[in-house]
Amino acid sequence: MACNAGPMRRLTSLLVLKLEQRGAATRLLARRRQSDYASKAAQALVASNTIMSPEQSLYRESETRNLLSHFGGGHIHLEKDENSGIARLLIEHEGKKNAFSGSMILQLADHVAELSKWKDGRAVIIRGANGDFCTGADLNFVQKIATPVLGAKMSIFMGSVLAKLHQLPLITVAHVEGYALGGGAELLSACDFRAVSTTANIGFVHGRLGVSPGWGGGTHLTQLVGWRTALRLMASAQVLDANECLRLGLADFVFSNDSEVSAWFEQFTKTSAQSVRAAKRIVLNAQECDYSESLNRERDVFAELWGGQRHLQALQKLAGSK
Ligand SMILES: CC[C@H](C(=O)O)C(=O)SCCNC(=O)CCNC(=O)[C@H](O)C(C)(C)COP(=O)(O)OP(=O)(O)OC[C@H]1O[C@@H](n2cnc3c(N)ncnc32)[C@H](O)[C@@H]1OP(=O)(O)O
Repeated sequence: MACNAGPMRRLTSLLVLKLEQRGAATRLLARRRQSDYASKAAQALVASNTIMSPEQSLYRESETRNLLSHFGGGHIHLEKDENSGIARLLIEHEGKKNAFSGSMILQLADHVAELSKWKDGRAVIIRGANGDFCTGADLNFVQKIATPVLGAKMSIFMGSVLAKLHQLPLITVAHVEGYALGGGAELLSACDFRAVSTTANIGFVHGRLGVSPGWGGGTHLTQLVGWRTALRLMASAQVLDANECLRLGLADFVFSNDSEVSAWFEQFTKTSAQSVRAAKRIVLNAQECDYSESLNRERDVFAELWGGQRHLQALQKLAGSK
């Protein structure tokens, strides 16, 4: 359980801010020709009191799901290996360098929900198809939801998906090749580890589009590289190669072929899945809770494993051989 409700509260504040811009969005929309679905959906959402009134429910997930479902293309595949406890997520959007469509965001949400319930999971590895990681949101989709209100809804939804990915009870690894730009850089920064290919080009390039990260990537980047470097990377929209990422702490490992990354990943298969999951819970608590609460939770995690079947078997094997 999370130590505080901070992330959701902040997302809600964002929507309240966007609601204050509703007047401007309405005027802007009124000036536009309403020729495609997105414009009509935007108009309907802006006009809808049930969504827009701050006194009423501010954010309805089902409505955002409905909106996103209208922007198709690409696929996110999930493959779970029950024996090893290792899952693979493959991001695939042909001809768009694996950029996220609305339906891909929904698929990622569903896969993350499934992984959160996977009791025997040890790790998930996220990779893009055909030599690129992900170039963020599909710009055609972005263009169609470029209103403050729709942007806030999309950002609340995807921000929450990436927060859940970050908080999964298993290790998350981004296997990064080729381009990882905008939202793609946000996705990799939500993971626990980043194995980065010598072919990689990673950039928080949102500034080039006149915006800033909105999927939690700015926060995760700051936690990874410190505030000064994060500020520089976001403000300059600089695109980094693998060695620069390693130097700054944005990469954990640099590889030039698949066998090197497999060998590096082996380190996470040496202990039981239970111990891996316990370690993940402990570090999440240390990040999210105050010191004494984190210590209490660490003891709870310990108590769940101590004296259990695996512990006793290991003791018998190790102590018995002495
Ligand atoms: C919240 C999300 C966040 C935001 O809006 O805040 C974002 O993620 S915005 C998106 C940020 N990403 C970008 O700005 C990347 C845009 N793409 C590029 O700069 C280039 O395509 C690049 C550098 C990735 C690759 O350049 P290269 O010359 O090697 O190839 P092409 O440009 O010809 O790309 C091939 C093909 O892919 C299409 N493409 C690439 N990225 C996207 C994207 N994000 N959305 C839609 N389509 C994308 C590109 O248009 C080409 O298509 P083609 O039909 O062949 O012209």
